[in-house]
Amino acid sequence: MVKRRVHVAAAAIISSDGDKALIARRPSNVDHGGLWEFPGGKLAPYETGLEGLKRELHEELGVEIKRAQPLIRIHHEYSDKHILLDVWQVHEFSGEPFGREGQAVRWVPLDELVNYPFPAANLPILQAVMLPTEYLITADEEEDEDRFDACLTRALVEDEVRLVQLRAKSLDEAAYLARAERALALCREHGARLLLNGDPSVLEQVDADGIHLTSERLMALDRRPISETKWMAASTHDRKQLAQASRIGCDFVTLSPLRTTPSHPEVAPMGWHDFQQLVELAAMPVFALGGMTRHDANHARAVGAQGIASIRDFWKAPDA
Ligand SMILES: Nc1nc2c([nH]c(=O)n2[C@@H]2O[C@H](COP(=O)(O)OP(=O)(O)OP(=O)(O)O)[C@@H](O)[C@H]2O)c(=O)[nH]1
Ligand SMILES: [Mg+2]
Repeated sequence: MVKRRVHVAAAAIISSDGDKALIARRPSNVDHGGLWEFPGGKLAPYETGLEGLKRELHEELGVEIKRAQPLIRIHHEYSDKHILLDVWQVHEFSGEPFGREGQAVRWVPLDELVNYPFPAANLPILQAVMLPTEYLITADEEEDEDRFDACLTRALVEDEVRLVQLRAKSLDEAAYLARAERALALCREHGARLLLNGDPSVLEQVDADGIHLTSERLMALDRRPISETKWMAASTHDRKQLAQASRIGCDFVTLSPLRTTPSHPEVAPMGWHDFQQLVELAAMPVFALGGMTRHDANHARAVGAQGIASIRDFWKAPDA
């Protein structure tokens, strides 16, 4: 049987406080009936994703999209069809949403979405709505703990970074753990999440939000080493590593190097074209890494990424 290919546009409509998403319940008599969904539907042959989404949200909820940004594209094989879910994050709309087709609609806090039954293709959307557009990776060369704290605090306050990876390969274990405790306290104070770069067992010593695996650690694993209550991210550089990240259930990944960087001058950059092709294959949110700045974030989103990851663009002393 040749499977039908279905292109669907769906909306993660986010409340103005940024804390909730609007979901709807599919009627019991349709495909995936009774499950919850992000409102949207099948594109007509002549429509772009955003055009189709505007039409669908008008038909299903009675709202007009004012501002939207690509969030994630998911290819998923159902038993009867191949579906492309083209998901947009809607930041601004007019009208009061209600179920124009009689469906239940509900505003749900982002971290409670996991408690609702969604179609199987939706898991990466739940991860994507929880993640910001920027991922800070701490600089490794920092020796002085006061300066480290000042740089991290500046990024949390001035750049409003909400996702941090503590990467400090030059520190010994005791120094890393001490730094991790302080970084965790600073992140908590500013509503940011902290991932530790190291062996997953480090989470038994510091109760951070998750682990970031090097590509080497990623490839050595045969299953997810930590519970679902923590986040697991990984560094990837190619198709094989992306497939492995998906197989062991990473929540998101970085994909690099997009550009040549001072830290890895010998590695050939992949550029936006190859990056986009790899992102299209990935079954989870992907951050572009390698010479990225916040100015690249919109372009990264436009080619399917979650956003950008960077050390250099965020890591500055307050007086710099
Ligand atoms: N809208 C929407 N569809 C989803 C999601 N996840 C998911 O797997 N799908 C699948 O994508 C397809 C979308 O079809 P739909 O029923 O919304 O299409 P539609 O609004 O154009 O309805 P119609 O065909 O009755 O006119 C369905 O097979 C649905 O199960 C989701 O989050 N939102
Ligand atoms: Mg629909």
